[in-house]
Amino acid sequence: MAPDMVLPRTGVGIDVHAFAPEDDPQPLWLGGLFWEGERGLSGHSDGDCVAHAAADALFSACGIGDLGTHFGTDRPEYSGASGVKLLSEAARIVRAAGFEIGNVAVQFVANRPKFGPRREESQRVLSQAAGAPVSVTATTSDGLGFTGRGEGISAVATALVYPVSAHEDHATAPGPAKGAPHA
Ligand SMILES: Nc1ccn([C@@H]2O[C@H](COP(=O)(O)O)[C@@H](O)[C@H]2O)c(=O)n1
Ligand SMILES: C[C@@]1(CO)OP(=O)(O)OP(=O)(O)OC[C@H]1O
Repeated sequence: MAPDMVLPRTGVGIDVHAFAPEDDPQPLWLGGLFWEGERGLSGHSDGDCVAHAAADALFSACGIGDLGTHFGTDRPEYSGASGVKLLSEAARIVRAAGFEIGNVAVQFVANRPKFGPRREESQRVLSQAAGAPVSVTATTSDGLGFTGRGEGISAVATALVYPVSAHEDHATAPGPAKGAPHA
């Protein structure tokens, strides 16, 4: 790789949460939204695996650890924390580490909730939290596995970040004059 080449960095994040037991029902928070009448997920936080996967992908892209590194379950301040709060905090940490966010893409696997009608709303809430475009898609697993049996929800995310200082150096550094001979 050329030493002065500035490359964006990609990251990946996966999160899985089980549905809360029937004797300890929880509200469902997913994709930054509250889902009235839907069975909720268990977790130390609100269990929003879409927001968690997005945050994990951001940390992964920067190479600064993962969700547990920054918001471990040993941290009482994150007990019951909303996914939106964790994602906005992750974006703040990413920027403090010298990166800007290109975009985040998340897909979750579940029979329910039916996501399509609220996709725009979810994307708006999560994009605002990240300060960058977050897209969300959904799929079922055709009845297979733990998501097919309705035991929980899984989400996978990718993120793209780029180092800000290096990017700005390139944007502002005087380049070779047009037509100048190559060294
Ligand atoms: N929880 C979900 C799951 C799926 N969708 C939408 O349905 C489409 C078809 O899903 P398949 O798993 O049968 O391929 C999928 O592409 C989503 O648009 C949804 O809205 N909510
Ligand atoms: C988010 C944290 C912290 O509250 O707890 P959970 O809600 O259990 O979520 P998980 O995806 O298991 O990630 C670990 C923790 O960082």
